Amino acid sequence: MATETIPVIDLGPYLAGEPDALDRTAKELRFALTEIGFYFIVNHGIAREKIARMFAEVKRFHDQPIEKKLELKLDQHNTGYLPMRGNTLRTSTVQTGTKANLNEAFFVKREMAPDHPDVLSGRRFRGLNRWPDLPGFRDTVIDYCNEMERLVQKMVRLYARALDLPANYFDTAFAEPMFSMRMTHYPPQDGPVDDEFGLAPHTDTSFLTLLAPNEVQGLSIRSQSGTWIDMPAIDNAYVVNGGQMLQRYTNDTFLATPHRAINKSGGARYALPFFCDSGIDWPVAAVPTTVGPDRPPKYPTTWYSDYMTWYLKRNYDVLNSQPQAAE
Ligand SMILES: O=C(O)CCC(=O)C(=O)O
Ligand SMILES: [Fe+2]
Repeated sequence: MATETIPVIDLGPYLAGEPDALDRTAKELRFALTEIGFYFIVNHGIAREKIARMFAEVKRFHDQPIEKKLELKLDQHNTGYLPMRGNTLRTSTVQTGTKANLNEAFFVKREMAPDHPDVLSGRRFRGLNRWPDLPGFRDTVIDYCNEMERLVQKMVRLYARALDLPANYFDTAFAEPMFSMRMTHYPPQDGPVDDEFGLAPHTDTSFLTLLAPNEVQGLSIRSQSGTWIDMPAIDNAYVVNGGQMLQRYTNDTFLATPHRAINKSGGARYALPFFCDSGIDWPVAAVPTTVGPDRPPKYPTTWYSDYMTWYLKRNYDVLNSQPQAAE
């Protein structure tokens, strides 16, 4: 039965290592991802101050003069600054022909060593982060990404059990996950004027997205019955959802639920989604418990780089208007 209620999953007992908590929590997760595609997590172990510090940094970044931000304009690794109206979602199955998004964002990926072979060879999505000239910014963001990464590594065990796989099934795949930390600024808007959104209806590409608790609302999700539901505000709860990679891994057992953002708060709104995927060399293919003689894989096997290259080419005007760097 379709439900319009967003589940709240308490990670406390599982993270504390309580007996039976793994399977009990995994069952809740399965329900959330098969029925709704979005859930909240509480008792996630991320300190409030760290989240608050990140919100201060995203504001600080976007408060800089535009020339400063443009010095860090988005590169072929999809790191750096995406200017206002810099992307239009074209691959969306949810909405066609929308205007460019009314937001600007700064993207950070894993901090790589300058002499890492992938950096030296210019491998796509394995480049160096570009940092603004703001004291303390880099340390705060790297520390936060580390926290997110560790949380994801614990959460994928719940995903494995939710798919009737051994708990450690995804451990190797997520030993060094790919991630993208998006630091978004939405200016205020009155509402969808001629299909203009802060972020138009879309599904994420990720295996999972962890969206930091936000005091300014603006996110809505499209329920299975097709109605748009405003995400309720729950104090200190992360919003978690799955994307296209999760659909592929689960042969569509788990949902990638469409969502959108509109900032009607009257002031600035900031958002901090952390998009996380398996390691770059891990094949993205349906896990064994989601395929069978009567249930062939719906998608051909792909890899992070191939998929993201296709996706970004279609959706980021800012990348297409400049020469594409060689792989
Ligand atoms: O602004 C939000 O709350 C959601 C952002 C989002 O869905 C995204 O960046 O993919
Ligand atoms: Fe999203």
